[in-house]
Amino acid sequence: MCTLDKMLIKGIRSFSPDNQNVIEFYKPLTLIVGQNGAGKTTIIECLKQACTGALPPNTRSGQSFIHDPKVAGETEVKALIKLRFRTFREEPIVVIRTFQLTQKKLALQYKALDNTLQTYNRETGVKEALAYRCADIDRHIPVLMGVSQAVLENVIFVHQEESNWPLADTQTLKKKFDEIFSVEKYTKVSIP
Ligand SMILES: Nc1ncnc2c1ncn2[C@@H]1O[C@H](COP(=O)(O)OP(=O)(O)OP(=O)(O)O)[C@@H](O)[C@H]1O
Repeated sequence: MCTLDKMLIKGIRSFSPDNQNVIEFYKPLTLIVGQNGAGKTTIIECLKQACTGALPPNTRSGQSFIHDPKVAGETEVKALIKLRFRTFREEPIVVIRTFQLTQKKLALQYKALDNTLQTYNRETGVKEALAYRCADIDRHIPVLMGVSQAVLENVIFVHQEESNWPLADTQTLKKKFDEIFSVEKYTKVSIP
């Protein structure tokens, strides 16, 4: 089974860009408890972002996901999410995602910078790093976790604002179930 080890958050929502905020995940269960606005949702949003590359809903294309430069008293905020998890084979994997939010004259400018995946070569035991340009990390991580992207997005890390999808109209419901059960794989099968 895939397990989460720990995550570092810098410069996301209320998490300051100046501190190293590290959350350690315990086995078999970690409960996240805190007052309203403490950052519980942000932790789940960061887990989802690190694993799938998806931004939370209503973030104005990422702008409100990054710590507001005005709150930091800066013109630019650099943000980082670093997640360490273990694959179902117990191999440690590190995902690093970096972002930047700049206050321009008239508007804020959001940029996703680097995406890096550190893996271990099972044969040599040497650390290997894959950069975003070399591999589609968003497709690679669900494979390493042994779970599909649709299950990560709609079930495991479903955002509280989107968690009502099981009560949606039949068309939306069918689309979600098709994604979750990878129906396309079966409808596209051709018999030789
Ligand atoms: N872009 C931003 N810059 C700085 N702070 C932000 C930004 N976006 C949100 N925040 C702050 O981050 C916090 C959001 O925290 P979050 O929603 O994760 O808390 P929560 O513990 O899940 O709260 P609740 O229990 O109400 O759901 C709020 O205090 C909000 O003011």
